[in-house]
Amino acid sequence: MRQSFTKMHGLGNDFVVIDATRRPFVPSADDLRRIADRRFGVGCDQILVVEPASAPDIDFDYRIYNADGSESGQCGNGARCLARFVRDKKLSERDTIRVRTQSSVLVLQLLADGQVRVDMGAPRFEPADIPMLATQRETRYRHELDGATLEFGALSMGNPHAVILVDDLDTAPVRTLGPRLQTQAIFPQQANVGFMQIVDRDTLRLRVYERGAGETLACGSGACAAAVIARLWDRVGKAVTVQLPGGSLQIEWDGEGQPVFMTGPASTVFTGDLEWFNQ
Ligand SMILES: N[C@H](CCC[C@H](N)C(=O)O)C(=O)O
Repeated sequence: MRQSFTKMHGLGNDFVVIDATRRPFVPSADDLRRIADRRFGVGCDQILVVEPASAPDIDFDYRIYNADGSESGQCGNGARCLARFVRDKKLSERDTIRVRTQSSVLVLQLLADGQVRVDMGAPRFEPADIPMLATQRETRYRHELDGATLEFGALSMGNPHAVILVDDLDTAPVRTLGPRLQTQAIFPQQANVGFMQIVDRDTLRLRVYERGAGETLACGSGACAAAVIARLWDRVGKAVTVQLPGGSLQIEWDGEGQPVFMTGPASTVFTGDLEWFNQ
């Protein structure tokens, strides 16, 4: 039977969304890479799969696959699209739903203005939770790379993030330093690498070289990571506008042990069928 899909995006971070609530969707890594391929497939940064809940207090399970076929435990822009998807597909009438990923439980709230507010859970800073090879948690990590000492913040939002402060985002070495840092041995599961420029105490600019997808137009969990690191470095307050190439997200964080809230849009572009994929 053919597999239908819905093409969506969150600020240009784009997704192929699959409804697997009535029929399992079990793709191979090659299937995922083919779906994500912008020439031979549909084209997307991530594939999102909505599955039946695996626990009584959960509405749906939510699996996230990067364009390279790797699986992640978090996708913030994807979570907003998932909330929109389950409403439009009438899979749930609720305004607030709880979804579980490989690593996190998220609470998604559809707002009256069409935006979605996501409780992304609390950031985790212990090296073992990121995961990262470091002897202890640091507010600023220093790492020798290509003859220079790189300074960055690191945390998990349910997926690993490193955040580097730059003076000028437009000339930041996102596509060279991003993959170099991402693949260092200190990140045993790699990392999403964010480059942030502080505009003022309420505003950040951010570009993210994502694990498994490269530089994207927006990264929701990356925006959360940058806002948290900037707050820990006392450069911003608890409510921050994060300006990404694809648009802006509102991030709120009350401090250690507290969840990060992300608010932003979710858009549906088209629907279709995977002609070659029959299960
Ligand atoms: N590349 C990420 C997953 C997608 C995250 C991003 N698209 C977001 O909106 O959070 C990872 O491997 O952890």
